Formats: sequence, C-alpha cells, structure tokens
Amino acid sequence: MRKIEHIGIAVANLDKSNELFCKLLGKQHFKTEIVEGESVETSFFQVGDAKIELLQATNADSPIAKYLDKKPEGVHHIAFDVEDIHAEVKRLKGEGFEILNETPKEGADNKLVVFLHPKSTNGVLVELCQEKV
Ligand SMILES: CC[C@@H](C(=O)O)C(=O)SCCNC(=O)CCNC(=O)[C@H](O)C(C)(C)COP(=O)(O)OP(=O)(O)OC[C@H]1O[C@@H](n2cnc3c(N)ncnc32)[C@H](O)[C@@H]1OP(=O)(O)O
Ligand SMILES: [Co+2]
Repeated sequence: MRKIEHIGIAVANLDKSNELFCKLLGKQHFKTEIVEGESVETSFFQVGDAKIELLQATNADSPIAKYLDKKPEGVHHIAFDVEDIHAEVKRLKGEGFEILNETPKEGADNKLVVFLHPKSTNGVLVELCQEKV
C-alpha cells in the first residue's frame, strides 16, 4: 500500500457537510460524483497528498444509510492507494483478511475499489483503490 488515498466520512446532508468542511479546511471541494453501484453521492476535498471523501446515501439500501441507522455521522472508512489491486487482494487474502468483494468494483474519482470487512481489520472498514488507466 503506497499512501492513504482518502478518508471516507458518512454524512446525513452533503450540502451542510460541504459548507462545514469548506470552513474547516479553508478550501472548496474539487468535485462531486454519484456512484450508482454504491448508492452514494460523494464530495472530495484535497488535503495535501490525500483526500477527504464525504458520502451521503442516495437511497435506503446504501451502505451509508445502513451505517447511519446505527451510528452517528463520522469516519466510515480509510482508503489506501495500491498499484496492483488484484495482487494486493491475493496478498491480503493469504494473510487472513476478509475480502468483501474479490472482484474490484467501480469507485469514485476514476478508481477500482475493494473493501475489507472491519471485523478482520480491528474495526476499521478498509478500502483499496487502484487508479484506472
Ligand atoms: C464512492 C465509492 C467508494 C469510493 O470510491 O471511495 C466508496 O467509498 S463507497 C462507501 C460505501 N460502500 C461500502 O461501505 C461498501 C463496503 N461495506 C459493506 O459491504 C458493508 O457496509 C459492511 C461493512 C459489510 C457492513 O454491512 P452489514 O454487515 O450489512 O452491516 P451491519 O450493520 O450488520 O454491520 C456488521 C458489523 O460491522 C460493523 N460495521 C459496519 N460498517 C462499519 C464501518 N464502516 N466501520 C466499522 N465497523 C462497521 C457494525 O458495527 C457491525 O458490528 P457489530 O455490531 O459489532 O456486529
Ligand atoms: Co471511499
């Protein structure tokens, strides 16, 4: 894993959280994007080499809606940038981590993504991201 690509934050109201993070970070978000496959609308802020990804559910089946049914708004996942997502999945599987989707799926911001179950990673939902070529 090469660096933290982004920190995902589950929010109830993207507009309000955009305003809040704009004030906090002293800059505007650089993009918003709906990812249909995950039923989320995202907003990205660049912070140095990494990003903050705000996530609002677009429907009740979204993982973000389910998360916010049980927990307050806050850090939802940490995403790591990887060079070869297939090799990394194989390595992590061999190390005993529980892979939630072995076939990478379409993420936001031109990425392929794979998730690891938080039960196997000290309670932290981990996302692997590979830039699409
Ligand atoms: C925008 C696209 C992409 C990107 O490009 O960046 C994204 O970031 S999409 C982000 C949203 N998508 C996902 O989160 C996909 C992966 N997540 C899942 O598959 C599920 O959410 C889950 C992690 C498997 C949990 O689903 P489920 O088992 O149905 O939920 P439960 O509520 O029953 O939880 C079981 C267990 O896990 C704990 N949990 C759930 N979510 C998290 C979390 N984000 N961080 C830490 N722990 C989490 C939950 O508390 C339960 O624990 P116990 O209560 O102790 O059993
Ligand atoms: Co993410």
